[in-house]
Amino acid sequence: MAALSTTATVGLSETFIGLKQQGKVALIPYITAGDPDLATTAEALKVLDRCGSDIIELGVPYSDPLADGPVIQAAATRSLSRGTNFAKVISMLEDVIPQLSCPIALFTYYNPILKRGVEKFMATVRDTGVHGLVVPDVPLEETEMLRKEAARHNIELVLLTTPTTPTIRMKAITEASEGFVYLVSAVGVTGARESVSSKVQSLLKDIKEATPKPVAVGFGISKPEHVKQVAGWGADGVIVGSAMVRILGDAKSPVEGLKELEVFATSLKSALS
Ligand SMILES: O=P(O)(O)OC[C@@H](O)[C@@H](O)c1c[nH]c2ccccc12
Repeated sequence: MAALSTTATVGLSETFIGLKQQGKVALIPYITAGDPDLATTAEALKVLDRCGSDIIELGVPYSDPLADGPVIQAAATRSLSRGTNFAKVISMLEDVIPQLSCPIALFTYYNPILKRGVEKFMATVRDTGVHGLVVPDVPLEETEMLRKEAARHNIELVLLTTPTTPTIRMKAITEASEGFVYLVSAVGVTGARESVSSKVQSLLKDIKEATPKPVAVGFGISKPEHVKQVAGWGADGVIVGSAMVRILGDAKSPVEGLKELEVFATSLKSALS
């Protein structure tokens, strides 16, 4: 059957260019694939797209998610125990991506990429229509081959910088990052926090001085007030993960979860307009 619409198709950097022209900040939700199941993930992607998400970061569940806090870890565990694997995530995406208007950035730890072989992984991901890739556990020095293969397959490889990254290294990261630069707002693991560290404001300033590339901030952002604050500090995008994942994980039923997700994403979107 032909897809309903096939509007998607600008990549991450182009999305930011469009937003900048309108003076807007990107809303980037993160969810874990397969929690509570892949059919719900497919619906969640459509809901998030419809609510005005500008990019969606979709996490491939992994058994040893060392950068993740309890909420995303638990989501990955549930997803894996239901039999989610990379092939199933890809086949779900093949079906859903043509129905989305915003690009997908796939989030995965490095091991599943290595296991498949970098080149084969990139080809598969690209054929699915994914535009970007976030791999949190590869140090800059070891990204060269990943970057090369990503570029060859037209995938934008997003790199991360943290509050403890030395300036010289931050500069190298911004230079090598494609799509946008991911500023991790706090040291530690993912998870909703009460407030966003005010350090983010000066970190953003430093990164902006080093690069004209867009910068999106993630880690701990979980409320409309946070989103507004970080946008006010000059971020080009805000990433909200655990708060989204928690809604889907805690819901009484998938349908309830999707409804709550819609309300939450809409509240974040209106905080940005
Ligand atoms: O969950 P939070 O605190 O909202 O953070 C973003 C986030 O979930 C997503 O980008 C992410 C999920 N797992 C990660 C591991 C490392 C870096 C980033 C991530």
